[in-house]
Amino acid sequence: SPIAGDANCPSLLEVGHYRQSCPAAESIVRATVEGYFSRDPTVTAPLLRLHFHDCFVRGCDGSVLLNTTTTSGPAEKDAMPNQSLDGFYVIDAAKAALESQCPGVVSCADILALVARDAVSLATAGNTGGASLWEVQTGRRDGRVSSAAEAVANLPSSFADFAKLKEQFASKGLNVKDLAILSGAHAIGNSHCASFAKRLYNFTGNGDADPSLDPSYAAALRARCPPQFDNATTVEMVPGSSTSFDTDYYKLVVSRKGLFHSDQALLQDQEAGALVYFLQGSSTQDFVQRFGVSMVRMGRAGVLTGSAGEIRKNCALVN
Ligand code: HEM
Ligand SMILES: [Ca+2]
Repeated sequence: SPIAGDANCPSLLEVGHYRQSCPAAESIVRATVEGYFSRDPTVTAPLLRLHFHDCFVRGCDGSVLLNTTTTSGPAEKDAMPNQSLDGFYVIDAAKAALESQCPGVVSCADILALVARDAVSLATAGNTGGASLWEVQTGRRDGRVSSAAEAVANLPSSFADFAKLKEQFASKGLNVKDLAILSGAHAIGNSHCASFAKRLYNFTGNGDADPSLDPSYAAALRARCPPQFDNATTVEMVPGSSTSFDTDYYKLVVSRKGLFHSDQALLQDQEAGALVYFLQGSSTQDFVQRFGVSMVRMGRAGVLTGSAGEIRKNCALVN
């Protein structure tokens, strides 16, 4: 049976939680994201990733936004897999605009969920005007704890096999379908060489390449990321199309050109593999409709509601 904070328990969050307390909340967030997106469409990918990294560690409670302090110990932000997170300035700008309109009302955890929806809506191929593609449930409250060690333990590794990914998603109340659909987020954005270089040079420790990677694509990636790669070098998830949210990711996975072992690992499972093949032939519209459903499910993971937690004044600091 569903438990509070489980992705399968729909009762605690609601669409339009701020309808009375801050009627402009969603339009303020939307205007903030639009402002940044119109100047730089690459902003969508880090914003989407922030919500994912929040929800997988202590649930969607804004823990990813907290700074390390002298008393807290290293926060999530300072964990290795979070060194490449970006877009915090957009969350802070939305929070500042919300605080001036309705002080102390809108949680940082909800801002992450709304920003992810708005950023993806603006980046979705064919979605003229960036109309909102799904309704976001709100009413999350902000946590007071952020631990780098918990981030390392809970965030999936790009070298993971299917069984491990399935287990980590299940622990957040997400099923194989959610895993396959949410992985489609890798239609946008970039990756540092370190997140996949082992696939190119030393996959099992014998100087071999990952057999699940297309050999000609591996060669192209080796040219971008030589053995002594520069830590700042990044590669597009989808070559030439990394700001367009669409089904290209699935086309790459089918052709063994997924950037991460974890992308290619979807084909290790019958159910996930069938979905990958289905989605690569689907319309963007069909894919984003499904993506929205799984995002809402992810957004319920481990949430704090009611009087739990707090509404932070500054997203980087507990009150
Ligand atoms: C299935 C397990 C997943 C793994 C192992 C994984 C791993 C990674 C890694 C290693 C990177 C590149 C980091 C870097 O080197 O710069 C990345 C980027 C990204 N991930 Fe994932 N990810 C997963 C699922 C997801 C999900 C569920 C979402 C969102 C719903 C997501 C959204 C993104 C985005 C948008 C980027 C690009 C970020 C940017 O360009 O700044 N990922 N992911
Ligand atoms: Ca969190």
